[in-house]
Amino acid sequence: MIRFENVGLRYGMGPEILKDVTFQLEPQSFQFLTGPSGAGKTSLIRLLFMSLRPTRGLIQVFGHDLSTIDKQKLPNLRRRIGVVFQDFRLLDHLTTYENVALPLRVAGKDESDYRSDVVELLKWVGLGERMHVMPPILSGGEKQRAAIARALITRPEVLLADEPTGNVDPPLARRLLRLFLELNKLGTSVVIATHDIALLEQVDARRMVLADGRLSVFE
Ligand SMILES: Nc1ncnc2c1ncn2[C@@H]1O[C@H](COP(=O)(O)OP(=O)(O)OP(=O)(O)O)[C@@H](O)[C@H]1O
Repeated sequence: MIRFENVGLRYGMGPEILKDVTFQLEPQSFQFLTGPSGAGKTSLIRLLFMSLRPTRGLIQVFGHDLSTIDKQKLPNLRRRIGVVFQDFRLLDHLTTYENVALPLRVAGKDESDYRSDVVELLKWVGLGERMHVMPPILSGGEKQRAAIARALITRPEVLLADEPTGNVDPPLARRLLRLFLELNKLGTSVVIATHDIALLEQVDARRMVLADGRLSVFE
């Protein structure tokens, strides 16, 4: 569903931080993206989400070649990909419920059609009791789960999560991992960028390892 071929990336005139990155994301697959700090995990997530353009190489997303695609089609492709950013990006003036519902509101959906879905998802991530609270009052782990719920509300085909257990204690990290595995069983392809070794050791999943700008894939 997503294909990278010899992708290279540099910021401005800086060094090339991703070199000849080649891989495919298969439907319903589960993989970790790992590598040392600064290796380029976040940059690769941004390329996958199409919020960054490569300096060279081919990227195909759902069959569309990004170098030739009509820019107006990008929002529709992005809607098929859910992303959880490292810094959550929740809106502080909206409640947890409103934050999670936002992608649907923006897409012009009627609240009466989605209210129960949002409530159900918030319960699924363990935020049923916190849905009317504003993000500044949420704990780090609660914010994380709100961001995950917001990424999932549109039922994306791919979920990208950048260090999703970076702000939580080990029991909650395991719970979030179970949530991602459950989501994967329901059919979503999942990419988790992390350098949390404990997390990696819990699942025998595909590993995409970045080092010195190059990607190695271990099935
Ligand atoms: N907007 C930017 N402009 C210039 N350089 C950048 C930019 N974003 C990232 N970089 C550089 O690209 C390299 C890779 O950064 P990136 O954040 O992708 O790595 P990472 O593996 O996600 O790191 P971490 O695990 O610490 O989050 C780093 O050297 C970083 O300084």
